Amino acid sequence: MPQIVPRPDADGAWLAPAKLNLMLRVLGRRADGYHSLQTVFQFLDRADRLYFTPRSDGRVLRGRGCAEIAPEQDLVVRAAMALRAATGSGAGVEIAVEKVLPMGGGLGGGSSDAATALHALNQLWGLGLEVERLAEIGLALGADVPVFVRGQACWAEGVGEEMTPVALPEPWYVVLIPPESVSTAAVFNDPELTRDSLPITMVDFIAGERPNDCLRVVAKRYPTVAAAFDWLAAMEVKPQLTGTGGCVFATLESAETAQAVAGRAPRQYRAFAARGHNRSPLFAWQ
Ligand SMILES: C[C@](O)(CO)[C@H](O)COP(=O)(O)OP(=O)(O)OC[C@H]1O[C@@H](n2ccc(N)nc2=O)[C@H](O)[C@@H]1O
Ligand SMILES: Nc1ncnc2c1ncn2[C@@H]1O[C@H](COP(=O)(O)OP(=O)(O)OP(=O)(O)O)[C@@H](O)[C@H]1O
Repeated sequence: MPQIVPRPDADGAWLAPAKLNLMLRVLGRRADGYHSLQTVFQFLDRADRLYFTPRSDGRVLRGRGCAEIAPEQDLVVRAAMALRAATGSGAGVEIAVEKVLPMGGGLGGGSSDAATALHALNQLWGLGLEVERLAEIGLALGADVPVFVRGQACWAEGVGEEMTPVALPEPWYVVLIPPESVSTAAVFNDPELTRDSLPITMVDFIAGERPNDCLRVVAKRYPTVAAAFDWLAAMEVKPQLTGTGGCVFATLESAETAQAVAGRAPRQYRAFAARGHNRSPLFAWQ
């Protein structure tokens, strides 16, 4: 099957879209501290925008980007360096990151930035790596990077690396961004996190079972996440936590209702409406 190659949009921007975890089950903890999970990923048409300018002096630089992240810590720079290390390339680039997605929001923005950088640089530097090799390089940068590299909605197990593509309904969502950032590591290390859930089946999920085992701990430690839940419930929609939070979302029947709920959300939540996609907008926009 020919590989679908991602491309920049008409303005030269490479999209790094958000994901939602439509459920998250914590089944156990391995000896290395990582947790065995069950989760379902779907993409949103809301994205960071990345710009790549090749450099002839072999330097890897971050241009515009997040002020809170030191350039050498930025996942786009780390992705570029990982790609060079894996291939022996000495090529240079300047990467500008227009950040739209929140950090520590459970929307996977950092992982998505890394995945988009891997795809873009693979092309710009003429490396010719297969998608699966990019996913392997990406896994060392973060558990969620391979999902964004493959760009396919999926059911995931293991520590998140055993993925089965799924074709889900593509509804509209409203997403509330609480004004505090949640540390994934802190949630997974919390002594009160339950780690003994029984696995559910795809049939259970399709029938509407959408648990998130991180919710209790996150709602207890982050009052604004709990308040976002309460606010959505009062709007008579079913609130859910994505990943380890802190973003909270609900499924709506139309763009209009999703936008209406987003428009009424308390200002501190920077709410938005977005559509779910089974194919990542990095691949699908064209
Ligand atoms: C829970 C999810 O958000 C679901 O999308 C992800 O699997 C987390 O992905 P991520 O943020 O890319 O995670 P990483 O940067 O690889 O790991 C952050 C921290 O989360 C914890 N972690 C992550 C994934 C996993 N299966 N078990 C864990 O215990 C580890 O303490 C790790 O140090
Ligand atoms: N380009 C980047 N964008 C966002 N975060 C970055 C970036 N580079 C490094 N980071 C670091 O990675 C951390 C996690 O960022 P990310 O946006 O993936 O979190 P998240 O939305 O909670 O994702 P997840 O669902 O994977 O937990 C940030 O807190 C930040 O310190």
